[in-house]
Amino acid sequence: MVGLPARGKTYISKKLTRYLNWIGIATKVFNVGEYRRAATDQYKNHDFFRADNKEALEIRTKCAMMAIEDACKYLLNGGEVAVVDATNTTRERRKMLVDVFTVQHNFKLFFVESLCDDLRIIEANILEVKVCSPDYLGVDKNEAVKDFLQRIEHYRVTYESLDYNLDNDMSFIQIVNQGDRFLVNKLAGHLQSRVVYYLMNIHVLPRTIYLTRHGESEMNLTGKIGGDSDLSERGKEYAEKLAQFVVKENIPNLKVWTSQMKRTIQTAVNIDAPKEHWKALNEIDAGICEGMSYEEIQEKYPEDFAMRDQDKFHYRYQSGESYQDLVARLEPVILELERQENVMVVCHQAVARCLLAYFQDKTSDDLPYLKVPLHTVIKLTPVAYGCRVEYVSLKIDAVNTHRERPKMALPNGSIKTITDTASCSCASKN
Ligand SMILES: O=P(O)(O)OC[C@H]1O[C@@](CO)(OP(=O)(O)O)[C@@H](O)[C@@H]1O
Repeated sequence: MVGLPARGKTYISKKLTRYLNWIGIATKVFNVGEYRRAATDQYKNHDFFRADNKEALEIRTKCAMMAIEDACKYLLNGGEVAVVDATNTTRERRKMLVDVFTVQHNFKLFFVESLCDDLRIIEANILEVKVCSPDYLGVDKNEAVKDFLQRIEHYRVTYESLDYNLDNDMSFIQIVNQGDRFLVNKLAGHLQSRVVYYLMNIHVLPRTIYLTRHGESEMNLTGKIGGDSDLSERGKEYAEKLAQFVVKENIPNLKVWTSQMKRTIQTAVNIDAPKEHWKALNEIDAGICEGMSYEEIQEKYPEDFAMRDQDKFHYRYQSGESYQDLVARLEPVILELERQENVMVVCHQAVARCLLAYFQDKTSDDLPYLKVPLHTVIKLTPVAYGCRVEYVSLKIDAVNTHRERPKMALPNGSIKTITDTASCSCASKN
């Protein structure tokens, strides 16, 4: 990252990291501010950030180096992308990154610079995240804002923005005023273009995403998975209640997206808003197991059933899909959701889990077990660096279609959930 303080670098770092992890690229943020706070508490006064404060500059450079070294260790041990969240505002500091990442290790280096001269955006950022940062613990809000503005001025003295004449050999993107304008230089490779595409599609306008499954279906009643059945009587009741809920929420410019399956289309039918029916939102394809109950699958395909329990995220139904496939299928939906404002997504259990995992930053191990009860609206509202999640039950009974993560017995008689198996075997191997 490159940019003056309060330019949304941490926001971009966290959001990009969440996205890359969700699409299966192991990514981690290394925030130099955290190293600095661990090293000293002199930062409590803005003088610490003065360009002529030699002693402090030495500490800050040392902290940056520690973060860079940890980032390298991460990349050498299986990590795929390390995001160095720091100001990196001078050419000298950026040379340090080039020397370690490119010259020493031959990693690809991509700079993301956030430029912003809109005072309203900067002040909103300071008020939203900076005054509550650990840097200002116990400090009066107005004092914190004043101090932070001075800190920015100290950085401005030596700030050297990326420049396509002077830094022509470097790969970078400059984001101006949170996406008003972009400049991309020397894009190197597929991953960088995915990052650029993502960064060009996100926005920071306030909005809410409403996520719900379809109302209870005829097949839910019989415990059978997949298929394309109609809603049950209670499911139809949910469709009515859902439309009333939307009216009560009074959501500006709401758009409704459903899958192309009858149960989601019927669920949204009473809602007075423009609708789109996405094939990408269709439920996980259970292949040869479509239309069967879990008991039937266990009886007819015991090996498949056990394999799915062992690794539900990666298990692919014969002639069907895995949760991993589903995430890939849903990537365009996430990108489009990022571009939109208020949207209600009416989808299915597995699909809703994938979308929820993106917004809640859940691991692929937890993703297939996220709880998405029927007849419940999940409200997702972006806040600071994350997302507020509220479950609103519309209070209509429905069957429970959630299968808990299976437990497995250990030799000593205790019980472990299967998620712990990998770490158990690793520990004994080492
Ligand atoms: O991955 P699991 O836990 O099996 O959940 C997915 C299943 O949920 C179901 C219901 O059991 O989804 P939905 O009714 O929401 O369309 C099945 O169609 C689907 O195969």
